[in-house]
Amino acid sequence: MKDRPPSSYGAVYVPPHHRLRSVITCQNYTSSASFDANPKNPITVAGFPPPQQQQEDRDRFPRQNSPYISAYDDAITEEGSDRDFDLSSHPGAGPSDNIEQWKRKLTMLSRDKDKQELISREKKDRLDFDQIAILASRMGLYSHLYAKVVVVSKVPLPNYRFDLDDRRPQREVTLPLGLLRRVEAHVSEFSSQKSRTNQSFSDVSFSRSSSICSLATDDGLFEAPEPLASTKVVMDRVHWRRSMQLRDQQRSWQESSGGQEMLEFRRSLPAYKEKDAVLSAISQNQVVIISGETGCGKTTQIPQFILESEIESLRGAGCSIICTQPRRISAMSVSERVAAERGENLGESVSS
Ligand SMILES: Nc1ncnc2c1ncn2[C@@H]1O[C@H](COP(=O)(O)OP(=O)(O)OP(=O)(O)O)[C@@H](O)[C@H]1O
Repeated sequence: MKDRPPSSYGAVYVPPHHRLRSVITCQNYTSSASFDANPKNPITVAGFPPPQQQQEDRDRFPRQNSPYISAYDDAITEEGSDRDFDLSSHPGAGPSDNIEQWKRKLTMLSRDKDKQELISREKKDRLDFDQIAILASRMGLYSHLYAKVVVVSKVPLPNYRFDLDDRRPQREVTLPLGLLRRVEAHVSEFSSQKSRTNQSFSDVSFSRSSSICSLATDDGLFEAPEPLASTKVVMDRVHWRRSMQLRDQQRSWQESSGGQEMLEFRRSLPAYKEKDAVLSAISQNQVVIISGETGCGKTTQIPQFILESEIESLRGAGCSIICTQPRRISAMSVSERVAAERGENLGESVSS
């Protein structure tokens, strides 16, 4: 498993483009008019100072010089990128001026703890990117050229920035209606099972026996107005039996020679060495992000760790795991592989 990249956003690593989206809130802090008035300032700065400092900065800098500009005000940055802010269109400006300007901007960025990165859409910067990259690296900063956009950041940059992609592809997954319904049904079944299993087993046994008793006797209690309770008892019993069955099946596979052989293979995967840490992180957090080398076992092992642990704790019947893959064929291959690793046919506890 790889180390988590450095982040100033707490324990969980959040990709920089997501962080940006969450920090940029002041849409109207500058206007395109202010940008037009300042052709020497084509660099946008992501990150905002505290409100009081923003006010001081507004007082200190005329609007056109405000250093705090939303990277997401695309109307401003794009409008101003090539036409308005190309330094070569201003008398006396040359490549060295441009680098000098970058030097100043990067120094400001390094010193300002409230800002994380600079974004420039200026065409000229793209041509000079190598120089900018060298300069940034000397200053201990990271840089990246995203198509038309130069970004210099205090944290490592990803290879792709969704927020800076003008030809942004459709990256959301659109599920067909039928599949969406099935997923919703699974989720709602899971939610109702979860709320039932929250009740302790001893409580369940007690209510079951007492309810069964009421149903079996003929003393008028039969008419007690609790029809839902009896349904619940039946459901709980089915649930419990299924959980027991899953545990027995799992144990018998794990004890078989095929199961032992498979376990030996699984133990050789890097993910297996992190099994306890992964399960503990999952039990203590709502969201866990795991990264690891290709083939280390993220896809096939982690869902199994969770399922095996739930089955062993007799919660197998209430455990639903959805594993997504970008392609139908890889989804089918993963499900077949996981079923095989569990000594099952597809369609038992694993389906695609
Ligand atoms: N269909 C398969 N048949 C045989 N072995 C497989 C199969 N699928 C996966 N494996 C084995 O399981 C290991 C873990 O695969 P898995 O897909 O879980 O890795 P991963 O970390 O998710 O990789 P990636 O990042 O590429 O998705 C692989 O290294 C491979 O040895």
